Parts: sequence; structure tokens; C-alpha cells
Amino acid sequence: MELQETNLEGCFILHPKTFRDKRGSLTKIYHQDIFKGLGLDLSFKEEYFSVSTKGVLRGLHFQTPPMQHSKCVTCVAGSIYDVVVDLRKKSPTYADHFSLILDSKEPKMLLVPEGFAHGFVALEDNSVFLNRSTTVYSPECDAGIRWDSCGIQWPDMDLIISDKDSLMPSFKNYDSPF
Ligand SMILES: Cc1cn([C@H]2C[C@H](O)[C@@H](COP(=O)(O)OP(=O)(O)O[C@H]3O[C@@H](C)C(=O)[C@@H](O)[C@H]3O)O2)c(=O)[nH]c1=O
Repeated sequence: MELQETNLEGCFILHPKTFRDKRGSLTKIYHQDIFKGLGLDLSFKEEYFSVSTKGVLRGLHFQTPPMQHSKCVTCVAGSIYDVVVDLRKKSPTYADHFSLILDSKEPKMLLVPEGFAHGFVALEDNSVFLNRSTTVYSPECDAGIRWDSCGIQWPDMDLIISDKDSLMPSFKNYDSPF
């Protein structure tokens, strides 16, 4: 596993090892000791996946204290345009974002630390997003900011957005707790 820094401190791209043979491939996306060796001593508490049609935008989401979490996200089928926004008020990159394409052909993960909002757009039908978090889901602490309020250049396509996400506060009207 290789760790690649991004423009946002504490947010990393992880390049897992993929074994390929005539049957297909096998990719190891989590190994506790390897993560520890990379300085990622995280205790993951929950994991889930979602399936999205092309054009579905989910985000920008995070959990507020005391249920804030780090997470490790990837795409195991199809492809997604994945984005994080730094909500840490004291960070030199506060309000900045980072984006990358995650897909199953060349597996990568994004390590999203506490204090970041996260979202993505599915670039293909049946894109499968996999999320592992260091706290469990808390409806009370489930929060977000509007996808189009952070200066992100989203892919130019017809977007499908939930009512919940459409009604999120804008970045400038949100008082970040981080
Ligand atoms: C995220 C989540 C949702 N749910 C429920 C709540 C709701 O009824 C249904 C769908 O929830 P949402 O609309 O919030 O799902 P979704 O928009 O896919 O939420 C996800 O978006 C991406 C961008 C993230 O970064 C994730 O952390 C998560 O917030 O699933 C859980 O029970 N547990 C969970 O962990």
C-alpha cells in the first residue's frame, strides 16, 4: 500500500496492492498493521456501500462532534468523482477542496480525516461506493453543506440530488464546529 499526500493536510490517497491473474484481480483495501505502518492508527467501527445511478450526487456530508469521524472511501464498481472540503477553521487550507476519480479498474482509496465534508457524483450506472468510518452513523450528528456552495467544479452532467441534500445550508452560512 502506498500513501500519497494531497493539498489538504491529513487527507491521503491510498494505493492498495492489486493481484491480477487470468481470472481477474484481488485488491487488499484494509490491513490493520499496514494502515498503522502508514501512520493511520484508526479504529473503524462501521462499513457500508451504496449503489448509484449515473449522475447521482451524494453530499457534501460529515458528522459533527461528538460523533465526528475519519473515513476511508473507495469505489468498487463503476466510477465516481469524489470530493472533500476542509472544514477545519484553523487549517491553512480551510474551505479548500480536493477531488479525484475513484474507480474499480485502478483501485484507490481516499482517507478523509475528521473535519472534512465529503461527497461524490456517480459517473456510471451501478457505481458502488464503499465507506468505512471510525464512528457509527448518528442521525443526530449527520450534517452537511450544499454541494454547489464550495466552488467545486462538478462534472458537467445531469445531476440527481436528494431533497435532503438540496436543502443543506451553504458553506458560507454554516458555522463549522471543527
Ligand atoms: C450514511 C447512512 C445512512 N443511513 C440511512 C439514512 C437514510 O434513511 C438512508 C440514506 O441516507 P443518506 O441519504 O444520508 O445516504 P448518502 O447520501 O449515501 O450518505 C452518504 O453520503 C456520502 C457522500 C458520504 O460521505 C457518507 O458518509 C454518507 O453521508 O440511509 C444509515 O442508516 N446509516 C448510514 O451510515
